[in-house]
Amino acid sequence: MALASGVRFAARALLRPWALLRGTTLGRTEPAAGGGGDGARRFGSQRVLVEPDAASGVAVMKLRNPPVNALSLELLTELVISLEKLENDKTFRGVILTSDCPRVFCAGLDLTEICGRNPAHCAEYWKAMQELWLRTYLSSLVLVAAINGACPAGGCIIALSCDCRVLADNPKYRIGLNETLLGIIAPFWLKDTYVNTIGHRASEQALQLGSLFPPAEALQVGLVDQVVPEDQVQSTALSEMARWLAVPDHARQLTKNMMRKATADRLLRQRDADTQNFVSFVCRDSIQKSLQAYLEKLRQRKG
Ligand SMILES: CC/C=C\CC(=O)SCCNC(=O)CCNC(=O)[C@H](O)C(C)(C)COP(=O)(O)OP(=O)(O)OC[C@H]1O[C@@H](n2cnc3c(N)ncnc32)[C@H](O)[C@@H]1OP(=O)(O)O
Repeated sequence: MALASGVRFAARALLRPWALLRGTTLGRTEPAAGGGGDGARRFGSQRVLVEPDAASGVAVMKLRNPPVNALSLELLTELVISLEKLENDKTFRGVILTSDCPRVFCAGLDLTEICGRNPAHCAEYWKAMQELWLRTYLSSLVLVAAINGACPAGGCIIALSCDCRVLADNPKYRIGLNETLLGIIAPFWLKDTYVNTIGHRASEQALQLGSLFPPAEALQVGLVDQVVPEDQVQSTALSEMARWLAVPDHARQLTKNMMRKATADRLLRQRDADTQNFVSFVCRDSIQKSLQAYLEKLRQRKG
């Protein structure tokens, strides 16, 4: 698909991932615990563990950037590269995205990437965030989010860009876009993704209030598709995957593209402007102060 290859090219050019990943272990392949043949070998990088199952065509991709899977520039880059690797391998038709960190799926943007940083760094970081969203939102693979922990803001972006979301039934595992509570604003493409998922009125309310939904409410509003006991998240994600993979790939992929292309194109058309907006907004003194205060509050909450 021309769009997909354009995005791929942009990822390489913008992120220079190989340079960024120098010194990491991306591409390392090792046998999975108890594993045997190729179908059981896992690969990945320092922050993304990939457990491929060639027989089923499904890979489990685990975020492992402790303690909370904050989306550092490195994690964003490694996620994009791992996904690209699976997309380029015709063996794979689906990916289950989950967390390797206890109690947290993903804490969202790594606030240290945008606090006290210069505009050039913030721009590079935001482009990486855009890239991850474009790559996941338009992926030709079936993506199922197995949400086994808290899922605020950027974590919710990842979940929203999947085709299906399964959330563990734990009242501490809240999900939603809480940007306003940090004094920042969700970009239009994230707003669009929210609207596409839960509708306009629910998004209007949830975005302004910065709502983080506990599981039952997340299910009710349509933010997740299933809420199940914690120990059943993985098996339910696999059952969901089987349901999606029962559909012929070409028909499902063309339909996905038809449903999502306009939303993605809107960002592709104004990517630079979106980056400039983000950078000029977060670099304002007042926004830096409120981000610093939020980070400080998180740090003090401990213990
Ligand atoms: C612009 C639009 C796009 C996206 C916007 C965003 O994504 S902004 C980020 C929004 N994220 C949040 O508001 C989540 C903040 N974190 C939390 O609420 C909790 O950390 C969480 C995820 C519920 C986990 O709680 P837990 O009690 O398990 O961990 P704790 O709070 O003690 O955190 C451990 C250390 O991680 C640091 N940390 C947490 N979140 C972030 C983050 N987003 N960025 C950077 N660092 C983060 C936290 O400060 C602790 O650090 P430490 O030095 O160990 O004290």
